[in-house]
Amino acid sequence: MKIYNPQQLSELDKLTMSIKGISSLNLMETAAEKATTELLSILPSSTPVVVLCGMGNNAGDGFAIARLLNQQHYQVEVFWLKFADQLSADAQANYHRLPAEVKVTEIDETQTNFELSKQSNYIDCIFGVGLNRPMPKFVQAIIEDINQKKGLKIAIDVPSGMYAHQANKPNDIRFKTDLCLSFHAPKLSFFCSENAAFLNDFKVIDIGLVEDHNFSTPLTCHYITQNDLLKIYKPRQQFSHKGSFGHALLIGGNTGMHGSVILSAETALRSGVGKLSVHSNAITNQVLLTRQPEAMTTNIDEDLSLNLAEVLLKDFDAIGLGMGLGRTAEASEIVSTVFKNIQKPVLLDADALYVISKNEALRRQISPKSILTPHKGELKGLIGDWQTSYEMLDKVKAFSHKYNVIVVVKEAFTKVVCGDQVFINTTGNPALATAGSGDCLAGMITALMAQSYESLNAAILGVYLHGITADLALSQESQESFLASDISKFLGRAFKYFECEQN
Ligand SMILES: NC(=O)C1=CN([C@@H]2O[C@H](COP(=O)(O)OP(=O)(O)OC[C@H]3O[C@@H](n4cnc5c(N)ncnc54)[C@H](OP(=O)(O)O)[C@@H]3O)[C@@H](O)[C@H]2O)[C@H](O)CC1
Ligand SMILES: [K+]
Repeated sequence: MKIYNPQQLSELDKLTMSIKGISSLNLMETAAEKATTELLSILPSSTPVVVLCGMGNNAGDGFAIARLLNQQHYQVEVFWLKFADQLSADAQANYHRLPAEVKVTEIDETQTNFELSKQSNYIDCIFGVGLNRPMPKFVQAIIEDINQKKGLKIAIDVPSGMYAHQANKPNDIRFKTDLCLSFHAPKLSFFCSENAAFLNDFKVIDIGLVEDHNFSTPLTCHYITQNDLLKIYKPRQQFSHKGSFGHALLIGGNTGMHGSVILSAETALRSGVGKLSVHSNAITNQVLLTRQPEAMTTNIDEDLSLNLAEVLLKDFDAIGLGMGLGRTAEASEIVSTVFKNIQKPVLLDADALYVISKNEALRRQISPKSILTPHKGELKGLIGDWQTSYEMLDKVKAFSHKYNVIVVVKEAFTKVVCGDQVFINTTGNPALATAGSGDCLAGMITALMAQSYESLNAAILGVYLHGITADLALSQESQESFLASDISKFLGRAFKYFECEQN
């Protein structure tokens, strides 16, 4: 699914109106009706509802929603925050359609004395995608006041105070939203960590806008859905054999971090790789083969670098490098040996990322379309620090362009960045914030690369499946008790998501 900026949404609006021959007021009515249908299932009819309206089309939605809720016998009051001289045309039309029973309290910067009833639920229609500068002070004060209240807080399209597609300042006031009903597509800001405290959940409301359009600025943001993945997922063919699913090599698991590459190996095997070799040391080999006899080992020495060049002569279909590799001179040598001997894309995780963050010459040797899977700390080593998620994304895009790599930014709503394109993952939960979780992801993506998934598709599919394992696990585990080793246990059920849809 695509994510649009306000300009692109307005282009879609206009195109929809011209293709379908409907007016903007009709479109607003559809939006309000669809939002109201959702609201009816969320808001108890016994509790009064306060609809906060501004001056633009978001307010137009609000006036229409107030009317529709009133028709459903809700006790509705409108708080009209008059921060401009004139309502937009469609907002005005809907203001005039308000029935007399809906009380309207007018508020502007000169008259902010108003009573909020003790028990109300709140619908925020002050600003939508049109917010383009800091809100007037009196609007901020009212939002701050309501943020302290107990009732349910639902935002229409975008929580007021949150820019849909640009960064907020850390102290900006934003409507503290339990649920945002967002038209057509989620907005990029919903996936930015600095907005997490202001948006608990969102739901996309389809208002029948057309999809395809040559936008004046190209689309760059996507929100990964199961449907998108069905186009990527490759079901197994009847006459396939283990050779059809590639031979992957994982390199890591040095002294003190033996478990990392073992976790990667388990998830790689459970992600369908045909054959798996692990290049590690004797202790790792012993534990690995006890837990996962399907894996093969390539080294018996303590030193991982000694016979590596020779091991790499074998034509592996994919290589995953860095999990528990250590931050020693030997680690640099190993990374350098892989880069010298392998022209295919590789997956770089953990200590391999540390090594390249310290060595520009090595960064320049990374094979095109390699995948980097940094967590925030590792990412800072690669791109430097940032103030906002938007700045971070810009820096990651520049890095991705410069080195021709795909960067998987691991966080809540993991982002897969390939040049200017950003793919946002929405599966997963804080259970995944546990030691070894990243090693598992690295193993999964390496296994998918070995099965001939293109790098970008392997990264997108990998992060999606990784998240689903944790979502599925919550039926049996708590977020606290979930372990990285549980990821491989739930991978079977995660893949079934695709099998069910294929049949
Ligand atoms: N396709 C859709 O998704 C549909 C969306 N609808 C709804 O319409 C809004 C967008 O409406 P819009 O009128 O463009 O914008 P807002 O209502 O968010 O804001 C109104 C205007 O306020 C001005 N503005 C912006 N920031 C400030 C500020 N800090 N202080 C004062 N005024 C401000 C700005 O105008 P300017 O000319 O002054 O810049 C805004 O235009 C969308 O979110 C949906 O809710 C339709 O109902 C259906 C289709
Ligand atoms: K809003």
